[in-house]
Amino acid sequence: MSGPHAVLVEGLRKTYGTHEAVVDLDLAVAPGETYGFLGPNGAGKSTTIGMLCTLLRPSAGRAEVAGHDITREADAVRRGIGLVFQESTLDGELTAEENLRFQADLFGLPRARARRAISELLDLVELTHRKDSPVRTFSGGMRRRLEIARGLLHTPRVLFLDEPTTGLDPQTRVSIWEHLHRLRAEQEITIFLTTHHLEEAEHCDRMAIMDQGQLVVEGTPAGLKAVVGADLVVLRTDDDERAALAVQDRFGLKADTGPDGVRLRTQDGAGFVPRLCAELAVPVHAVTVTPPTLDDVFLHYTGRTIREADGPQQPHFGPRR
Ligand SMILES: Nc1ncnc2c1ncn2[C@@H]1O[C@H](COP(=O)(O)OP(=O)(O)OP(=O)(O)O)[C@@H](O)[C@H]1O
Repeated sequence: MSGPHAVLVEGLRKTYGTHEAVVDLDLAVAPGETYGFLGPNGAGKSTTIGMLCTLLRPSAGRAEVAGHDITREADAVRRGIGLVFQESTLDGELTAEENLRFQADLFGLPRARARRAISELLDLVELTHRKDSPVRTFSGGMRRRLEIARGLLHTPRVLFLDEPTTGLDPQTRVSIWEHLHRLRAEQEITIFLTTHHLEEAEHCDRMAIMDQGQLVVEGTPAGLKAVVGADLVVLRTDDDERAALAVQDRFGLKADTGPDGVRLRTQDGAGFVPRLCAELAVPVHAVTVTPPTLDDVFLHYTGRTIREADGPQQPHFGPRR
């Protein structure tokens, strides 16, 4: 098993007792790609990352990361990857620069190279002006940016990000992604991330939906949405029940009523609305047209929305991250 892949996975499996956390996973990620795992809590995303980063031993199957086998060449894999965990592992009492220097020492980077890398990475994540502040004074977004910088210190070929923007406010999420896009523009690096945020998956070149330990479907965000196809049209009318029946009779489209009005799906929703309003015998007050989302894709393939699938938080066991 080899070839021009940043990550290549064959039949990877992890079982805890009788529980199958990851089931026969196959995937390939090309160098330079940003690849995302989208799935609800407990889908097996962190377990997969744990195996690919050599922190967890697979129960079966194999994988190569950055050109090395995760079981037989774990040290080489570790040298080739950067890893940013869900929870912060920075030392709050050290400054930003000291945190990076500490990591550089761990990797045994020569002094001059470390100094140059630290200065460039602080610039990349726009923290140069705060390099001498203790990390405990940083906001959540600044910490995450510093962790990303730390994950890049030894110039890894593959950067693993476990839920890179979880716990951050929407504005900070946008800023983290601006930094990741900038990173990709400046360096040939593969990014492998997990997320249960739909909007985060939109940033990926390719993504997979993971549910109950299995890879359900894989593709580009646009390609996956195109499979689901239809736009969602929601109408507010004088009489939603009558309007729903009229939509079915007149246009042969399935329509449901709900608290937000009459809902139907059709290709080219925007083009269809004028005809719909003109030919429907029920007065329409408001119309919204929404193109398919990744949640629609999730629903299409799993029968649940990602929020339903997320359910109550699962208990976490043992030293997982
Ligand atoms: N050490 C462990 N022992 C037993 N079961 C575990 C262990 N670690 C994870 N699991 C179980 O394996 C399944 C997959 O967990 P995993 O953390 O990989 O999911 P996830 O998709 O990353 O979810 P989250 O977003 O909540 O982290 C879950 O059912 C979880 O409870």
